[in-house]
Formats: sequence, C-alpha cells, structure tokens
Amino acid sequence: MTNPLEITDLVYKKNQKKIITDLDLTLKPGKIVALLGENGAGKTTLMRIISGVAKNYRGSVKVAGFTKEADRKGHLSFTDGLTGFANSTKISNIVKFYQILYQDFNLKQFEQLRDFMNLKPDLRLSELSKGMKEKLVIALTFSRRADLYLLDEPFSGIDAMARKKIIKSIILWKQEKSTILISDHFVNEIAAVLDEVVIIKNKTVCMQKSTEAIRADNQSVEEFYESFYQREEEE
Ligand SMILES: Nc1ncnc2c1ncn2[C@@H]1O[C@H](COP(=O)(O)OP(=O)(O)OP(=O)(O)O)[C@@H](O)[C@H]1O
Repeated sequence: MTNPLEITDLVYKKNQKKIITDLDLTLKPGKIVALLGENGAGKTTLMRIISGVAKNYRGSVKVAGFTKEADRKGHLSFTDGLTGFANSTKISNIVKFYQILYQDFNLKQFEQLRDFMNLKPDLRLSELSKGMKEKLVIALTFSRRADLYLLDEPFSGIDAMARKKIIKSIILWKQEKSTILISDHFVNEIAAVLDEVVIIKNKTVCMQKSTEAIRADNQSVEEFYESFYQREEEE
C-alpha cells in the first residue's frame, strides 16, 4: 500500500535563511503521529510545505504517491487558519465553499462534527472565540476523505474538557487507513491516541519512534519527550 507521506532531502529557505534542511520523513498508513518540537522548530513550516501552501523548497514531497501540488492537495486535508474568509462570513457559507472546492467533502459528516463541537451554523467568524475557531477547523478538516490529515496545534484555545472529548473521538473521524499528523505542545494529552512521535530539532527530523517502542522502554510518551531534551542538553 502507498505511504500517505514520503519526504526526502527536503530543504526550505525563507529570506536566505535555512528553516528546514536535509529532512526525511515517511509516514505509514493508518497512523496517528505527533509532530513535536520547540517554538520555531519548523512544525508549521513543514505542514505548509506538505500541503502545498509553502512553495520553492528543494527535495521530494509525496502525498499518497503524488508529487504534483494539485494531486497532493486532493489527497490531504489541511485547514490553513481560515484566513481567506472575511470576518463576516457565516459558518454555513464557509461550508458551501468547501463543498464546491472539495469533491470529497462530506456534508453529513460535517454536520455531525459541527454538532459535536456545539457550533451553530449561523455564527459568523467574527463571533467565534479562538477555541470555537479551532473547533471549526477540526470539523472542516475531518469532513473530507483524505489519506493524510494535517492538524497544526489544533487545541491551543480549546478548554480542557472539550479537548479531552475531541482527542478521544479523533480515531472515529478518520478512515482506518488514513494517517493524521498532529503538532502539539501538550504531548501528554494526546499520548493515548498516538502511534508514533516525530521530533524536529536543528531544522530536521531527529527522532521518529513508535509509542509502542517508547512504552516497551517503560516510559510514557511525555517522559520520553522530556528525557530527549535533557539528553540533548547534556551532550
Ligand atoms: N514569515 C517568515 N519569515 C521568515 N522566517 C519565518 C517566517 N515564518 C517562520 N519563520 C521562521 O521559521 C522557523 C520555523 O517556524 P515555524 O513557525 O515553522 O515553527 P513551529 O515549530 O511551528 O513553532 P511554534 O511551535 O512556535 O508554532 C522559525 O525559526 C521562524 O523564525
């Protein structure tokens, strides 16, 4: 089966400054993977490159076996901050736009997710709090059928109770074979649903490990992440 993501020799510069260098990353089907790293490590940049929002990189980025940007976009689901919509746009109109733009957008699934998130369709973007916007982004992202879902710090504004509920349900919202790459700073909260951890440091992927292997070493995912940084500091 084709891997949802295969990146080789990725290099990305912005204003002459190297942001990502010599990065390789392969994700297998059906996995939930955390993308971890300190502020400024390059997590958002990597997601923007994979999704085709950031261009002019060197190296190969394949999504479900496809390298061309348009093909990649058809096989992955990523909601880039809703920045293209005016503040007065209603949720219902954003959904209409998604239905036109993406053939794989499933309205029924969206309505279920929207209700799960307690979002009223008549609300305008200007009426949404940070957490409500994040809930909308999650609902839109998971309303598409995709091989790869990208979630960039999806929960930073969502209250703890709702966050727990959403994390528990994530597994139900994806098809068995699709893969989720999710960046977050609170690894302990998502640890229970994770299959793998990928750490970005020094502008590249410096660690990829399954949570099964981490737990076999009698460590929690959080302990593993913390000890990784302690080890690096000692060296
Ligand atoms: N518009 C920009 N112009 C120049 N450099 C940028 C720009 N956006 C980001 N960078 C640089 O790219 C690097 C990676 O940033 P990025 O936002 O991808 O990190 P991140 O891991 O997502 O961080 P955080 O956890 O804080 O969200 C940083 O060093 C940052 O200074």
